[in-house]
Amino acid sequence: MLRGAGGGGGGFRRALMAEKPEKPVRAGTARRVVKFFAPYKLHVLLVLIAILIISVVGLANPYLLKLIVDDAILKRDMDKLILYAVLMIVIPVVNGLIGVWQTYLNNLIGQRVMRDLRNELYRHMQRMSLRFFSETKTGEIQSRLGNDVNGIQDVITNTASSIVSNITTVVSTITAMFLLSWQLTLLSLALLPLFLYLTYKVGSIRRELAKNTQKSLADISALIEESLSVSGVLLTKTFGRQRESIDRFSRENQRLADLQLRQQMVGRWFFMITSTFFSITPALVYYFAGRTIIHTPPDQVPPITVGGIVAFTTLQSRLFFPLGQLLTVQVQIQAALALFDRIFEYLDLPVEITDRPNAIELDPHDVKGRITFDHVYFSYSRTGRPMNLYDINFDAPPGSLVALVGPTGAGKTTIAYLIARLYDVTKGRVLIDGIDVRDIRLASLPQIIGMVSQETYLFHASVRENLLFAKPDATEEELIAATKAANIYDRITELPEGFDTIVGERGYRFSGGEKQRIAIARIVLKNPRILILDEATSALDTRSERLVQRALATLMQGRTTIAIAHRLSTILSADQILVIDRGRIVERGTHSELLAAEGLYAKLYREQFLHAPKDTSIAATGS
Ligand SMILES: Nc1ncnc2c1ncn2[C@@H]1O[C@H](COP(=O)(O)OP(=O)(O)OP(=O)(O)O)[C@@H](O)[C@H]1O
Repeated sequence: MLRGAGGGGGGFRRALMAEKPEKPVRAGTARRVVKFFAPYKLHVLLVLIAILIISVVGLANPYLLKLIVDDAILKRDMDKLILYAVLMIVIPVVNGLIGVWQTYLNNLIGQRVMRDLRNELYRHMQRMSLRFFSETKTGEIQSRLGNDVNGIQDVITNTASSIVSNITTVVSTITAMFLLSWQLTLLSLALLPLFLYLTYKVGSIRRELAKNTQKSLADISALIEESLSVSGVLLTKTFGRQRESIDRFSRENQRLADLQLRQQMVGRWFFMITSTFFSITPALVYYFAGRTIIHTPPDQVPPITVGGIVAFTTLQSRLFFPLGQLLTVQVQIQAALALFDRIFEYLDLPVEITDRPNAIELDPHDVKGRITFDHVYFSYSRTGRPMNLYDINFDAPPGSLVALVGPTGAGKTTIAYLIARLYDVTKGRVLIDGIDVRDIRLASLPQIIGMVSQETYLFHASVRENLLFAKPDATEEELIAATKAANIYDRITELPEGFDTIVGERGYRFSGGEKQRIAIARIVLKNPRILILDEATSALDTRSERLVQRALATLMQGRTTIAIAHRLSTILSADQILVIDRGRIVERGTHSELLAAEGLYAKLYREQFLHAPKDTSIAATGS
């Protein structure tokens, strides 16, 4: 059976599962992050300039305070008072506007980088081999493309600029403080280490608590899922273990309540520490500066003015928050890099099936369609064990029909996959017109080979778009001819919107047989020289089956067909039947030859094909 995803714990999944959240970030990640920002150099520069302006202009208000006290109020100068007061309004407004512009630029850069990352990831995913998709959970891929990329939005838009902005604020504020009074600056800075130490400590406790709370929440939901599911309840009830389950739940629940309480309290303590520092330092400044002014003889100018003290304490208050935030810089950068790393890891997944350097482009019109398997061995596992195909040899001349039959798991689908180069052989060669498929450009193969699988996949789009997927430039006449050949034209025209009817998951639901016929029409449009056909095992009703069989018979005409056969009609009309068992061709020949040999084929024929609905098989054979 041709299928999209299978089991098999392969290399990709192992590589992806091996990661842990605390895994060290790989070397070179930072450099690659920078590369993604390179196209937006100018924007980044503008953001930096904006941050610089905001920090420096932010210093203006404390200075204006000094001027308003010393030059306007104390000197009773009304004009200056008005001027400074107006400036105290205008400057923050201008700064605010610059801030808005900076946020816009930040988000613009962030969104563009995310867009680029998503595009690059999607492009890379499209190149990955079928093996990758069969070994990776779909959810995992969606999560990388969606959540992980979204996760870095905050990092790009906030972390980077807040780090720069905090640094510039701290540097500019300390410089301004020094300019006002170096003695008072030293006094304030002397208290800083204690503040920083306490903030750091509280920060680590908070992080630890947050981590434990998260874990506890996860434990509780796992517990609920485990014990309150149908099977969980059944198990608990039949073993009479409700008491234990309740105890376990209340223990975990108690732990969560305690943790959350502590988390709240640590936050409150942090607030208390910060407010204490906010009041202690200005008090000290007022005390020492005031004492200096008081002790300065009236005929001398004091080293600091009253306005100077006010300006100084205002500046000082600007310092605490940025400094506190800078303490967590390392954690923030680490978290950001880890996210990028997860994304890069996906981008770095090797592309298994690629064009060889001298791969040739085949003109689909010149292809005759001979398929040859030359001592092909294949294993899904990279280690080569177990081997899934052994020494497969056959030759399908142009236009012939080869039927693959055999018990389930024999390797029929695998043979089909190798023709389309969805996997590469482990040993031997698969040839099309005598050319190794690995020497043909990957882009050429889909033009030569068409696949009809058991599960017809229709996109959530109109019938027309689904058909045009095979040949985007098909004309209306071609669409009609193809759908007529596939016995589905009448059905489509009966629909209220004809070819424009939306189908797929949330659209019009075609029956299984109709879907198969649309898939057949798709291949008719594509008109490949080689057809790989996986006949459906699920029974259709007689009428549907007949329509599908007729469509298939038309489709096979003039093409080399490799059919994973489930229909009697197909094996009866096959030029060659290959009987596959446990990865080997165990018998080959025509129907009558194989029947006469009384081997596996004869057994399968009696068990499976003979019981196929007679009328449909016969009808199809005759058509
Ligand atoms: N992605 C995969 N990874 C590992 N092993 C696989 C994978 N796909 C198939 N196999 C194994 O390869 C063998 C051949 O499978 P294949 O699908 O080719 O059989 P089949 O003859 O088409 O069977 P069916 O008629 O049931 O579809 C089986 O043993 C199967 O378990």
